[in-house]
This record gives sequence, structure tokens and C-alpha cells, in this order.
Amino acid sequence: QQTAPKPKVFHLGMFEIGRPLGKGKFGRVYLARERSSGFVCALKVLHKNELKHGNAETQVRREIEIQSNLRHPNILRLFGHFHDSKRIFLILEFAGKGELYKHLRRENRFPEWKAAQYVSQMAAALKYCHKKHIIHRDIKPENILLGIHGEIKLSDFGWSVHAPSNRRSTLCGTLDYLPPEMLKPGRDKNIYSNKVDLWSLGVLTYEFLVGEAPFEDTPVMTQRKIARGEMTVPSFVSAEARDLIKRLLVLDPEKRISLDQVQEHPWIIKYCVKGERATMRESKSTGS
Ligand SMILES: Cc1cc(Cn2cc(-c3c(Cl)cnc4nc(-c5cn(C)nc5C)[nH]c34)cn2)no1
Repeated sequence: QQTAPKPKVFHLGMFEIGRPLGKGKFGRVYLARERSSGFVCALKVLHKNELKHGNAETQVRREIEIQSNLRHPNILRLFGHFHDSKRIFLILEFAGKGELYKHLRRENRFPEWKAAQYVSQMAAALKYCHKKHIIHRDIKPENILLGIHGEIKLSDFGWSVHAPSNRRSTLCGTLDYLPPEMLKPGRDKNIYSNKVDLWSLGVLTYEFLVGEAPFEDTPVMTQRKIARGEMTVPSFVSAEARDLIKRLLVLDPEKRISLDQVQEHPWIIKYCVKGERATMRESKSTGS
């Protein structure tokens, strides 16, 4: 007696819609429950005419194509999608602790142990993406959610592309996270690699620890500071954290440290790898 295969075709009537969870440029996200299974998810509702006006249809198509094929504990799942005459619906994993940037604004800045754990999980998520030749290209606190156990859930693959890429993109929103190679005009300078995510990880690490982005200024000044790699790290940031930031915010993409080196960096090891004693205790108790 075979169990019925899960339907790949979804429609709105299959869901009970709950409270709004947030809003974005082209729509809103609602808490939702799939009626037959009781499965709780987040339903992102995007309006077709707004996407058309915003030239964002390609972004949504890419978000669906890329995110639905990713399976990683630190990447928000996209389970499926459907549409009606006016709207596109994305069935997303519900992240129990919500948007990371709201936590960052509320706490102003994160303690080093918390920032290091987030950076380590981001490195794991990016390693997984890069192994599949996917560049996220829009790493920033607004695109990161937190799962029920406080774990990182990288989301919003609307700007992601398959590496290498020479896509010209009409970037909107903050310039703070843009690497120098994406700022340069001119044809050949637009060939960039997955190293762009390493630069953004450096900006993210800085913002976790300081509470503001390293090149934050007027748009013109921000671009100038990025192009020159001009930034100062406040004295309250530890020497190890400062060292990691400096090794990620390197103008030459090829000279930025790798994601493997991020995960082996002393600042990450200090806060993320269980101490020797803890590991010894664990092995004694489990006899492993
Ligand atoms: C359109 C649009 C809006 C947004 C930003 N956004 C993402 C969410 C969201 C998603 Cl996609 C998944 N799980 C979520 N869980 C929350 C949440 C949990 N708590 C306790 N509080 C909140 C809020 N939000 C989630 C909401 N808005 N991107 O595109």
C-alpha cells in the first residue's frame, strides 16, 4: 500500500493564512499553515504588476530556481510556488526567531561569541552555495533570518547568480555591502567571482560587532571609501576579530581569505569549536 505522493501543485485554498510576518519591496510575508498536513510555513505574496514595474520578474524567477534546489540547515528552504492572475506565492520555511537585522538594531551590536557563531554559520551556508557555483551577491543583515534555535537562515536569493558572472544589475538599496570590483564601471571589470560574498561577509562581521557598516556614509563617500578600502575598526573590537575583518575586506578579490580559512580562523575557533575539555568530556561520556 503506497502512500500518496506529495502534491507538487499548490494553490491558495490549501493554506490557512495567519498574521503578517513582514513586508518587502514587492509584497508581504504571512504565517501560513497547509491544511491537510498542518505544516507551518511562511507564504511570500508578490504582486505581478509591481514586479513588472520594478523589473523584478527575473529576480523572482532566479530566487525560485536557485533557492528551491538548496538544502542546508543555514539556508531558508523554498518548498514550492504557485500563482494566480495577480500574484506569485512562494512557500518558504518559517524562521521562528524572525529577521536578524531587527535583533541587531534592538541589541545595537552583538557580543563577540554570538557574532562569531553567526559568521561561522554564514561561512558554512556560503561554502555550500559556492560549491554549487552559486554566488549570493546580496549578503546583508536584512537578508538573514533566525531559526527557532537562533541559527542563521540565509534567505532572499533574488540577487544570486551562477558563477562566474558578468551580469550588470541595477542595484538598489544600500551600497554598504558592495565589493570594490562591483563598483567599477567598464565591461571587463564586471566579471566577478564568488569572492564578492567574502567581501560582504567581512562587512557583515564588522556590522555585527560595531552596530554599523564599515563604509557607512553618503552614497558618494561610501563608494570612495569602498574603492580605497578605507575603514577604521573601533578599539573595543578584539584583535582576533579585527584580524578576520581585515583579511576579508581586501580590495583584491583573489587575496581575500577563503571560507575554509574563515572557519579555521582563531576568532571563530575560540567561540565556535567546542573546547578540548568539552570534547574530551563528551568522548568519555559517549565512549566515542
Ligand atoms: C515580501 C518580503 C518580506 C520580506 C522580509 N520578511 C521575511 C519574513 C519571514 C520569512 Cl520569509 C520566513 N520566516 C519568518 N519568520 C518571521 C518572524 C518570526 N518571528 C518571531 N517574527 C517574525 C517577523 N519572519 C519571517 C518576514 N518578512 N522579504 O520579502
